Amino acid sequence: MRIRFTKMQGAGNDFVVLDETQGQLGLNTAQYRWLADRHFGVGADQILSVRPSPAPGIDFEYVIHNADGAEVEQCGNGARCFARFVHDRGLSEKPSIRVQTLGGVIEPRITLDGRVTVDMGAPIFDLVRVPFDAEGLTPLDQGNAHGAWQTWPVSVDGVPVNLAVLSMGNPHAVQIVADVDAAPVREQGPRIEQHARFPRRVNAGFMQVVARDRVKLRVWERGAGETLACGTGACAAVVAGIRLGLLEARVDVHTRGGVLTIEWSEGRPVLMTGPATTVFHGEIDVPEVSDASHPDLVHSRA
Ligand SMILES: N[C@H](CCC[C@H](N)C(=O)O)C(=O)O
Repeated sequence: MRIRFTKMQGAGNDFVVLDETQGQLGLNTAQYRWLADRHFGVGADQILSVRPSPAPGIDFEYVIHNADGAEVEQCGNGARCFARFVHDRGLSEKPSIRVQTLGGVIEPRITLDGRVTVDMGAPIFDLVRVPFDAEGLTPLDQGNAHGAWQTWPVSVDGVPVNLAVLSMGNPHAVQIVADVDAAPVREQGPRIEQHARFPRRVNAGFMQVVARDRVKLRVWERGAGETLACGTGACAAVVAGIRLGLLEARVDVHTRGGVLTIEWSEGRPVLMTGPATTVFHGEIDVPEVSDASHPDLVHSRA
């Protein structure tokens, strides 16, 4: 099947964007995985589909598949690229659009300086909705001026790792590290991602607090591995840092792919601002692969 796509990136988190406003392509999990593969296909961290929405007050549906082919609830860097894609293709004249994902409704808008600000909705702290299984764990109370909050000493390969657990529509587990560059992201990240206490797996964040308005962050993403930036991961990390009394309400998050600005205070939605860039447009023949025909389509990450 020959398809047109647009390659985009937001702070180095990269995407294949598909315009499905005139009809769905009907791709299967293996074909999403093939498209995302950096050797067999185009190569991307996620595949984003732009679809019309029948719901009143909602402009588009935004469907997200990780590089491993699984559909997920939310993608922050992708939301900025979604807005840029919709604007540049003239799919909407509105300055800000309301977009439905599996994880909720978000509202991106293009700012005067060409970046994109997204209302990412409110963080979710209910552990059942993350989901996170805290059975048998004794939380660490982190009471401070912002009120009480708890982190969780989750055993990773027999070592307790102190995780802040929350959802931005998708699940996140954030830990504070002294030095992100020395953090065991590639060793410990997959262990946390696939930990039994996260029934739907989880994105594992490693945050170094540089100042009350500045952090460095690396994220081992669920279904994609370490990415150069993770938008929802930046949101989750800043919310956790504010709740732990370490950060103020507006924080610059320095990722390996660029800087995201996150704003949040209790009871409010999280606002994320950052870049969104079109890299190139292309066409590609997607093979008739399926999980049955190509179980070994290895998701090869560089
Ligand atoms: N890996 C994430 C989806 C993409 C999130 C990330 N690319 C972002 O910018 O938020 C998950 O499985 O929940």
